[in-house]
Amino acid sequence: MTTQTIQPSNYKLWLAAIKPPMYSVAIMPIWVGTAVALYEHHSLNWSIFSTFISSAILILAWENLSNDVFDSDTGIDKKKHHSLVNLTGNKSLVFWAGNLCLALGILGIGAICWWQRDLTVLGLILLCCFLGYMYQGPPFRLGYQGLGEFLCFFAFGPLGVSAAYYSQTQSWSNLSLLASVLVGISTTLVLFCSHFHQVEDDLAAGKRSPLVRMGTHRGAQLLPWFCGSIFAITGLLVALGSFPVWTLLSFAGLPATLKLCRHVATYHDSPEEVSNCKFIAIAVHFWSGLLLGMGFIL
Ligand SMILES: C/C(=C\COP(=O)(O)OP(=O)(O)O)CCC[C@H](C)CCC[C@H](C)CCCC(C)C
Ligand SMILES: O=C(O)C1=CC(=O)c2ccccc2C1=O
Repeated sequence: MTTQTIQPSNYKLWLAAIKPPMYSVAIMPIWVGTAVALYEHHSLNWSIFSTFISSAILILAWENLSNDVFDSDTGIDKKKHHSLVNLTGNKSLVFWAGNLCLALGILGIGAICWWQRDLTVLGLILLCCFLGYMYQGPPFRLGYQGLGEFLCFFAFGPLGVSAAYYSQTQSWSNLSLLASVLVGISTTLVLFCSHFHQVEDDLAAGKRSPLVRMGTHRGAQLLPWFCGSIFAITGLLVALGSFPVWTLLSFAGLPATLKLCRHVATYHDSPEEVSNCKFIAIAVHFWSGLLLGMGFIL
């Protein structure tokens, strides 16, 4: 009798490689930064907003394509069937497709700077890209040292949100900085959760992600505090009168948060079962971010 291993279909592998839901993490800093700008300045430049969103998506595509390229160099993705390098068997194609996305993304940011006659937004976004490169590219590979979560917080939080705010107003705002902390935390939550099912492979490849360092049990115990901080900070800023009361709408992310914490508490050490926790974390990020932004507009 022959044993058959069930392989996911090619379509499913491609979908897992492209990870469409992940792109909401690129949209959210732009959405929240723009929403705060609209709240404070009562005007919105749609061309800048839509160009910024498209550029952010292209830049995140570069980050993910080059992640598969750099990870194929270290061997960490050997067993990852949905790596684009493994799927296409053509590392150089993936590398250049990534660079094309980056070039187009930066071109969009360049257009915003041209309209504004001001290079500030380009400077901030190039800094985000550099953090993204340091996460995975040689000689830095800081993600392998467990520093990815810090880079992620600053790129998607203070830097990304401030760039979006500045693109609308050509000024800075303490309120947007406060809101950026929430976007930074919820995006970092996604990255943290994406490593639960990878601990064994990461350890074998010498990647010391925070979960490799602390273990999945402690990681699962930390999660409610991590998630709770998003809602505690929002509630505190509303109570202090810094945020409008409508931003409490972001508490609609609580059901997804409870689901995430319960799921991880139960399955933290079963890679197969816990592997989808990254997508539950994306739901937490999506609802809390979308409704936080709405709270500034309503
Ligand atoms: C590529 C990232 C995570 C994947 O990590 P890992 O290698 O563990 O995953 P796989 O298992 O799928 O191989 C995310 C890294 C995020 C990075 C620290 C910061 C990126 C910054 C962006 C390039 C900037 C985006 C700008 C913003 C305004 C949209
Ligand atoms: O593939 C992943 O796991 C991630 C990709 C990605 O672009 C990203 C961006 C921001 C936070 C987390 C993540 C991922 O986890």
